[in-house]
Amino acid sequence: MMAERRNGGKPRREENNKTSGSVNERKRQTHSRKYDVTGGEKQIKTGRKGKNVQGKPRQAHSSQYKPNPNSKCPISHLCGGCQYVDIPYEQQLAEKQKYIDGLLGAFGPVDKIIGMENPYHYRNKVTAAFRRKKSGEIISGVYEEGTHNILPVENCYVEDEKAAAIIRTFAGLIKSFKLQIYNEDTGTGLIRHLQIRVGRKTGQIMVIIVTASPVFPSKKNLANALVTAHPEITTVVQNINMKDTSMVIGDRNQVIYGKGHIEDILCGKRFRISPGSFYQVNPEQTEILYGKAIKYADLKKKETVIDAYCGIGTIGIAASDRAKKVIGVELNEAAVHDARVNVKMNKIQNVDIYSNDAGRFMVDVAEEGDSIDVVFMDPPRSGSTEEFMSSVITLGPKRVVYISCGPESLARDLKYMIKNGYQVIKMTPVDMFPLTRGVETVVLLTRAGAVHRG
Ligand SMILES: C[S@@+](CC[C@H](N)C(=O)[O-])C[C@H]1O[C@@H](n2cnc3c(N)ncnc32)[C@H](O)[C@@H]1O
Repeated sequence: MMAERRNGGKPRREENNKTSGSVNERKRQTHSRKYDVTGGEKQIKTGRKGKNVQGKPRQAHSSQYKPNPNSKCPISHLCGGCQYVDIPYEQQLAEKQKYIDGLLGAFGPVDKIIGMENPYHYRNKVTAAFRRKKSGEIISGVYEEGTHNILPVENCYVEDEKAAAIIRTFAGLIKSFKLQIYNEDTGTGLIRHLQIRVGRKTGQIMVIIVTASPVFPSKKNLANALVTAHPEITTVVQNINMKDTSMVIGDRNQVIYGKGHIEDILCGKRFRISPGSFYQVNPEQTEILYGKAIKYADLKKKETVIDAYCGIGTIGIAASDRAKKVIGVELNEAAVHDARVNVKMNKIQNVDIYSNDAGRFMVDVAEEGDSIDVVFMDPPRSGSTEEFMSSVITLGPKRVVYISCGPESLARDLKYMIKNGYQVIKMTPVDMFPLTRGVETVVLLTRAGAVHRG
C-alpha cells in the first residue's frame, strides 16, 4: 500500500500536530474577530500585555455596554458575530450570492446559494466567558469585538438553545460553588471558559470546563449539579489551559463525567468528536455541503481518493462507500485519533488516516508518483499552501473538490490551480453561517483536458 511504504505503516507524528490549525492559521486567528463563525477556535484579539487593543485595562467589564434598541439582538453592534441579524433571510442569501459571484464568478459558473429552512439556533458549539458583577452575580456572555469586555448574552439567535440554557445554569453554579473566574491580568482564578458541544442527531452533549489550573476542587459535585439540572448532558470534561493565549481550548483533558467525547450522525455515519477536534458547526447544512462535494467527485468505486485536512474523517468516511480507497490526512492529534476511531466504529475497510501536515504529506505522495484520482481539500479559513497545491498538480488527479469557508483564500488558491492547468467546472455556495457574513463554497475543478461527467 502506497501510504505504508512512506512511513512503515505507522502514523507519522509531527512536532506541530497538537494544534487545531496550521501555524499561519493560528497566527492569523489571533488577529481575527473573536466569534469565529466557522467553528474554529474562538479568539480574543489581544493587545499589549494587560491591555486590550484600545489600550484599556484588560480586566473584563462591561460598564460602557449600551444595548442597541434598534436591533433584534441588543449586543449585535458590539459582539461582531451576526452582522446580518437584522436583515431578512432572503436578503442575507442575496448578499452572499452577490459577494461570491463578484469574487469567484470570473473563475467559472456559480450556482444559487443553498440556504436553510430555519436559519436560527443552528450552532452546535457554543463558548462562553464569565464576569462577576459587584453584586456577586455572575454574567455569562461573549467578548466585545477587539476587547476583553464581556457582553451579557440573553438570547443568541445562532447558538443551540440547550447549550445556552446549560451556560446560564453554570453561571449560577460558579456563584454557589464560590469558584473564582480567571483574571488574565493577575493570572489568578480558575474558570476561563465554558464550551458546549452538541450532537444534534444523537442528542449527546459535552460540557467542557476550561480551567487555568489542573487543581479543580469539588469538580465532581459541580458536574453532578450540572447534570442534575440538565440530564441531557452526556459528558463533562475539564480542559486545562495554563497558557497566556487567546486559544480557548488547551492541550489536556480530564474526564469528570461520562465518556469524554460525544458522537453525532452525519450522512448516515457515526462520528466521535473530542474536545480539541474540529466538527462543522452547522451539521444540517454540512450534510448538504458534503452531498454536493461527493456528487462533484463523481465516484464509481474505482478511485483512490485523498481527503486532505480531514478533521475527524467526515468527508472521506461519508464518501468511502463510493470509492476504492480513501486516504485522510490531518494535523490535529485529537482529530486524527477521532478519525481513526470513526473508521473502525463505522466498520469501514478502505479508509486510512495519516497524522501529518497536509502539504508535506502531498509532497511525499507526489514524490512517490502514486496514482490519485480525486482530491477533496477542506483547509482552514486561511486556505491551502503552494506546497500542497503544487503536489496536487504533480499528481494530476482528474478531479479536485475544494471546500472552503474562506472565500478570499479560495479565490487566491483557485487562481493558482487555474494557472497550473486546472479549470473550475462549477461552484456552489452553501449558507453554513446564517445571520453572519460567513459563507462556505464547494468547487469542482478538473484537469484541463479531462472528461467531465455529471
Ligand atoms: C475546515 S476544517 C475541515 C475538517 C473536515 N474536513 C470537516 O469537514 O470536518 C480544517 C481542518 O484542517 C486541519 N488542519 C489545519 N492545518 C492543517 C495542515 N497544515 N495539515 C493538515 N491538516 C490541517 C484542522 O485541524 C482542521 O481539522
